[in-house]
Amino acid sequence: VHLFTHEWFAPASNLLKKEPPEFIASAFTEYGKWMDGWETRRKRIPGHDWCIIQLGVPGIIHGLDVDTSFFTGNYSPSASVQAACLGMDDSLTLEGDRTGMAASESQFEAVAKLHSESWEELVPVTELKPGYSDTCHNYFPITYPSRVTHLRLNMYPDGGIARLKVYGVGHKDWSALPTQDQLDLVALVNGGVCLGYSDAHFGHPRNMIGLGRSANMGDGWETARRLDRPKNLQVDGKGILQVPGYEWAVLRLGHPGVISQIEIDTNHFKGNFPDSCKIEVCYLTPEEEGKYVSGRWSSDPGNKWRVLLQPQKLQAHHRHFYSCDPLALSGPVSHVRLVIAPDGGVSRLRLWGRPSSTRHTSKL
Ligand SMILES: NC(=O)NC(NC(N)=O)C(=O)[O-]
Repeated sequence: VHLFTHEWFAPASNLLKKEPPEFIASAFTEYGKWMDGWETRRKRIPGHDWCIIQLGVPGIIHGLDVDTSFFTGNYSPSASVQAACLGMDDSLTLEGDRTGMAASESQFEAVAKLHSESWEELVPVTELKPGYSDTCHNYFPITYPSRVTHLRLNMYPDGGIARLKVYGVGHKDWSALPTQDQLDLVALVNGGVCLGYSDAHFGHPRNMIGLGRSANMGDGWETARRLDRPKNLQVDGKGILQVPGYEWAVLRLGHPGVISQIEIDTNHFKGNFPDSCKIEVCYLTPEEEGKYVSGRWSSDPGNKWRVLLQPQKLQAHHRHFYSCDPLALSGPVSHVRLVIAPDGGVSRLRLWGRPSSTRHTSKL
């Protein structure tokens, strides 16, 4: 969501598009050359251009990519990025217009109240590289410990930027949650993160914890076909394929808790859904997690994993719901491992439960 901007040739909302930037040589608009990014006019008045972006998922930022793709004679020569953590009351839905003026006085006043010019600086004023294929990514590692809800992207003095990518881990304000509430403990918005996986050939497992239902097959976890599939397939008494190989993804919950409901959604995976799945869980301290991460999750030194969901036969393009017996496992869990056999795609994994009173933090 972009909240306030000066724009002319191309709107700031393009900064947030998921698709890679495009260049269409023949495309022109009434304002000038069509560009797939945010592009302001050549400034002839004092100041510089900036916009405010509300993060889709508030969280801890670990890196930024200011992508100038295709902006060559018109890229922004320098940029800086500032950050803030705003409460709900500060939410805005403002848009600028192409003349570089906010649409109304009240919008100007609302933006002025944010005092965004003095927000914390994540990236100081830095020269950018132009948008040729070998120079377009301007990456910035970020070390900033606080939760961020909004960014201010400044261009000096004007020009174009194709995309702003913000990398990090979702962070929920757990203090604001009524203790009895059930929520999806692994959701990206609640701080869930994918820590390891066996294969992500067509789609990364982190997609499974994204917002809402998946848009298409690309918005899910999809592995390659395993090459060790038997030449002639056999099933057991429950109709589950007997295969030697499987694929797995490990995720850390946003908060340790007791899981009571599971959803596995194979939305869009019709000829390539997994035959079966199971879920294992464990409780790991940050130190224990560190050992697993460095071992690439390939061994289980502490014999920690316990089965939360026994192997289940899956269906194509279907939401599968399972209830768990919270008493079957003693105590809260912090990590889950989704195992699919032999391979295939899962669009969403939802794990509803109640956060426990213990909280662990990790550097990842
Ligand atoms: N050819 C251009 O891209 N010109 C201008 N930009 C657009 N988008 O028309 C400019 O000079 O800033």
